[in-house]
Amino acid sequence: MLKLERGQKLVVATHNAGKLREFKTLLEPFGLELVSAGELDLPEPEETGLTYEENAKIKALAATTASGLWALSDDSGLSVDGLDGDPGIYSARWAGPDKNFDDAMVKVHTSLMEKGAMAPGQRTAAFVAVLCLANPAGETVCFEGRAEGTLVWPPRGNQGFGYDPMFQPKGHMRTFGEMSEAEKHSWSKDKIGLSHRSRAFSEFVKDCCPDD
Ligand SMILES: O=P(O)(O)OP(=O)(O)OP(=O)(O)OC[C@H]1O[C@@H](n2cnc3c(O)ncnc32)[C@H](O)[C@@H]1O
Ligand SMILES: [Mg+2]
Repeated sequence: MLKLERGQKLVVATHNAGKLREFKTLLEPFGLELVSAGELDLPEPEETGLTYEENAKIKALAATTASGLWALSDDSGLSVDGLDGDPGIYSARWAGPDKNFDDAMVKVHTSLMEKGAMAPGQRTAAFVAVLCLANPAGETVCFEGRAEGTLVWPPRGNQGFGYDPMFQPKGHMRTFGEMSEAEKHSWSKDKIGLSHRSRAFSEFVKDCCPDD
């Protein structure tokens, strides 16, 4: 098992500002020195994998190879039941190369309408995140987290990032876009979190983070 040490320098292997912000919050209590792939100007690898885990490994290994530091990556996405699991691993590029997340959310909504999936029960979805920790020797370990929920339309809230404004987690009346980061994670060492990322993070912490 790969284990980080207190004070160790770790690359957060993402070029997504929203994820980076969340990782900084989640990792803060563990006394690690964090640097992002963007700050180190690391190249963004091509995500050629066919699963979240394959892509998470590609990103973590690319960052550790380019920097010589341990790296933590995240591959994630939104899997919509009424769209047979799409956009899934293609969530970042689903709407097209020059499109933003407003366009991507519209595409999810219109695709569901075309399929006639309008009732709340037909609009179930899950966010999935796979984290991968890699060391410079090329060893890797991955952790998966899922958050179940329903898609709402129109989108609500301007917090979070990506598809957050259209995702209402199960058992809640507000979307991730209407929640603060702390609520979206609802994470503590003794309690399972709410978001996919914080749920994967719990497993990562148990196995890989320094005890405090
Ligand atoms: O690969 P990196 O550099 O980490 O950044 P990315 O944005 O390309 O990330 P992914 O390849 O993992 O694609 C996942 C997409 O799913 C979206 N997504 C993932 N987690 C999310 C979350 O917590 N809230 C909203 N959208 C999320 C996100 O915006 C991404 O565009
Ligand atoms: Mg990506």
